[in-house]
Formats: sequence, C-alpha cells, structure tokens
Amino acid sequence: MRMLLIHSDYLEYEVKDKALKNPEPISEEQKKGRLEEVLAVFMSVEKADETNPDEVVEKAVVEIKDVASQVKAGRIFVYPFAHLSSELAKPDVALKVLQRIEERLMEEGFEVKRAPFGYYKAFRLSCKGHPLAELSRTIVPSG
Ligand SMILES: Nc1ncnc2c1ncn2[C@@H]1O[C@H](COS(=O)(=O)NC(=O)[C@@H](N)CO)[C@@H](O)[C@H]1O
Repeated sequence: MRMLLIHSDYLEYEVKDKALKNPEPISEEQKKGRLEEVLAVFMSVEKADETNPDEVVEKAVVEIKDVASQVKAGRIFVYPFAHLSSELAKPDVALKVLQRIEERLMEEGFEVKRAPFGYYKAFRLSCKGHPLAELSRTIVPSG
C-alpha cells in the first residue's frame, strides 16, 4: 500500500463520472464531501497487499495514527487514489481494505470521511505547508 498524507485546511470532493464499471454504490449526499482541519490520506492498495489485507489495514492505521498525533489532526479523510502505484490491487480487495481502515480509524476515535471508490472526482485541497504537512508511507505485508 502507498499512502500520501497531506495535512490540510480542508479537502473537498465532488463525484463526476464512473471510473469503474461497478463503482461503490453511493447515496446522493456522498456525491459531495468536505472536511476542514483534516489529515487527507490518499491511498493506493497494491497487489502485494492481497496476500494479507488485514495486516495491511492494521499497519496503515498505526502509520496514520502516528502522523495524526504528530500534526495534531483529529479528522482523517480516507481517499482512494489509484495513481501512487503501478501495481494496483483489484478493486474488490482495495475497497474492502479502505472500508476497514475507515472503520478502524473511527474505532480509534477519529472523525473520518471516505471519498467514494471507483469514480472520477473533482477535488480541492489546501495543504498547510508546515514541515510535516506532506508525508508518504509505504506498507507491505510481512508474509
Ligand atoms: N487498488 C486501488 N487502490 C485505490 N483505489 C482504487 C484501486 N483500484 C481502483 N481504485 C478506485 O477505482 C478508480 C478507478 O481505478 S483505476 O485503476 O484508476 N481505473 C480503472 O481501474 C479503470 N479505469 C480501468 O482501468 C480509482 O479512481 C479509485 O477510486
């Protein structure tokens, strides 16, 4: 899994078109989303993650919690992003991993939004620009 973490004043998105034949079903209200004072986490789930998705979820949560505590962010935006890797996991595995990361972060007490999976989306992001505002992490299953 490849993650790009951007500490932001806000992240907002708007769903445009389908990018997959069968994107994640979404409600009308999920077609737009915005969070202020947020740690935006752009994530590409990778082929290698398919060997142990549960382990990758836990490792990703550890990394996200670590960065969130360093930048003092209480809100997380989980953003599916297929452009951080050339070895993408298949969509059904990727969606499950991202849904599970969302659930685990909520369990950890964060306010969390997740951008819809399988759609082209317009988005605006305001990066805060401090030294820890732009970080990346790579997670691989140990198996
Ligand atoms: N492995 C993945 N990790 C994260 N997001 C993914 C992944 N696979 C698919 N997606 C989601 O599905 C959307 C489309 O994925 S894509 O790989 O860019 N495009 C496609 O698969 C099709 N356009 C056929 O190539 C992405 O924008 C993202 O929302």
